[in-house]
Amino acid sequence: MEAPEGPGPHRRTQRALKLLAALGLLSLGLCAGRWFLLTITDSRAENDSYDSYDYDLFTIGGGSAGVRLARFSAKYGARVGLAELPFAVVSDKHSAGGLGGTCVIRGCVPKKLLVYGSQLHDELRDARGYGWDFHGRPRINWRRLIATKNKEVARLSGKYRELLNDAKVDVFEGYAQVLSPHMVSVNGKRVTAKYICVATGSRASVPKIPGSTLPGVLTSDDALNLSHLPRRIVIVGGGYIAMEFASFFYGYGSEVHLVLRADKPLRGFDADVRAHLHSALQQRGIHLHANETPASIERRKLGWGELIFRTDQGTVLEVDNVMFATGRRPNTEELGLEAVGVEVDALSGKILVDKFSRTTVPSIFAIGDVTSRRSLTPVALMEATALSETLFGGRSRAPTYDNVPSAVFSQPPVATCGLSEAEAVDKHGEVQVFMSRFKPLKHTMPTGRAGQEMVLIKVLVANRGRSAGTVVGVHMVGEDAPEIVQALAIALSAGASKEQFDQTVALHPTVTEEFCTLREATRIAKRRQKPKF
Ligand SMILES: Cc1cc2nc3c(=O)[nH]c(=O)nc-3n(C[C@H](O)[C@H](O)[C@H](O)COP(=O)(O)OP(=O)(O)OC[C@H]3O[C@@H](n4cnc5c(N)ncnc54)[C@H](O)[C@@H]3O)c2cc1C
Ligand SMILES: NC(=O)c1ccc[n+]([C@@H]2O[C@H](COP(=O)([O-])OP(=O)(O)OC[C@H]3O[C@@H](n4cnc5c(N)ncnc54)[C@H](O)[C@@H]3O)[C@@H](O)[C@H]2O)c1
Repeated sequence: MEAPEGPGPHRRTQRALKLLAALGLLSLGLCAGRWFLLTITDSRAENDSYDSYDYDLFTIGGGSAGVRLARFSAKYGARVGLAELPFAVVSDKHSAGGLGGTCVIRGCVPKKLLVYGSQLHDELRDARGYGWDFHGRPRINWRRLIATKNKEVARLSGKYRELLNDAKVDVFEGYAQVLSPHMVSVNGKRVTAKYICVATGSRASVPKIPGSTLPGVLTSDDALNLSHLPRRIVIVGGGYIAMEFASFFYGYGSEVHLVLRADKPLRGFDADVRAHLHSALQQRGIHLHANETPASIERRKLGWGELIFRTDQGTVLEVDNVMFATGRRPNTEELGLEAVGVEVDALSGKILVDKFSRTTVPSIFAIGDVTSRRSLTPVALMEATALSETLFGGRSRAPTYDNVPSAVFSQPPVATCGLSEAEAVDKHGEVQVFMSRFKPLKHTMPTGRAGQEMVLIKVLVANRGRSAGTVVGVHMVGEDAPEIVQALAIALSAGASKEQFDQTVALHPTVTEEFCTLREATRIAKRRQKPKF
């Protein structure tokens, strides 16, 4: 695809020519009367003057993707407007959002704060194993925790407003819709722009089963803002959010039941990682109900506010809350996209884009969770940076998705970069698998980490063709895995070989040194021959 046109060195000449053309059109329009004039205004052509629009760029959504795009485009000299809903901790499709978006207000940041807090309980137990004495049971003041966390996300959201103000981005507060390829409305006010970018993110999706709208049934938004710590909770789902929320609720002292429809959590992750996490969570004390699907929820008629949760397989659980972590739907409904010709995937509702994030309407772009790429904050930021450069930086750049690291902040946490064993075998035909399961030095003392103390590390090396010897995947389950794998992602991005891993001098005693000391392959994994008939 041709990179979208942006203001370049010939902008002044182009402007003069375009101004002349616009004047010609205008006088023609005056002669032809009001109807013709209106037609011209509504169908402004792609190559119209920048100055004939209110903005060079208008971004719908002020989350990770929208704020980054707006700020970076403004730095290139573009005139930028951005629409975002008013701030609230729990979002509402039409009336509540907040600058910073999901990651800052009801995703990565508050989740990680609650993860940190729940880990302290384990650390207090570890302390006893190291000789510390203290009396009484530690108790969590949940209300204080949530109030402090809410104060922090409100502060952060305010910082995002400051960043946009400093960049001279005009912020419109309200629900935006697309009216035409160059026009949006925010709360009824019409604004025109050379380019429009949809960065409206996604929201939790809950399966429609009997009882799924009862009070006490939660999404991740609600779970981050509960007034009481649930005594017993069912979490439905086997993905990132289910693992993370199950882990921190358990850490704070809830009885946790995880209901997942697969046999292991984290579909799409490396099989050894999935198996290791499954047994670690079980050993820790989380009740895993694998191969089960939610059937219904009802409120107990007698008794104190309990919910009765049933699965299709016959499990019945009495709990205070049921949380659905069953995936997310993009915020694309009611935006007016189809009416202007923006194609949306019929099944998932995600906006279809090309490699430059351009939709089926040339002046409209989409980035972040609203598209069908990976739903991670650093990916949304990468897409925004690339688009600002393409539109206004004079260089077309497509985001690249190789070696995107990701982590699940469960307890123990999981982190991964590159290919799983199945993907590596599929791509490279044959891989060397280096794997180690071990108890780190810290837990050779009698700490209280049932199920969390064993670490899994796995390194996959291509064994055939031009990539032979290159590390194509690293995986880890264990304390600090996300911090460790972030650093290893640099090596993978640089195309490091196993030999370079081996030649790196270890840092002792650490857990990470194991990545440099794996000498013997655990096995060679090969693509299965297709059966001959
Ligand atoms: C519980 C949870 C934990 C997560 N943890 C992590 C993590 O640890 N690491 C990680 O990388 N990713 C994590 N994610 C994913 C990450 O939050 C998203 O990938 C990221 O926020 C996507 O950014 P975005 O800008 O595309 O969308 P969003 O951040 O959702 O921003 C979209 C914005 O658009 C606004 N909006 C929507 N419609 C309109 C409209 N019509 N008019 C005006 N404004 C509108 C919304 O209010 C919202 O603020 C997590 C997500 C969740 C739900
Ligand atoms: N640490 C992180 O980086 C992080 C954390 C949280 C979320 N995220 C992002 O947010 C996205 C959304 O997270 P998520 O955990 O909601 O989604 P997910 O896609 O990771 O997991 C959804 C889970 O719900 C299950 N499911 C779906 N429909 C179901 C149904 N009807 N009944 C039973 N189970 C059902 C799926 O099998 C899957 O296990 C993630 O894909 C990820 O990209 C990232």
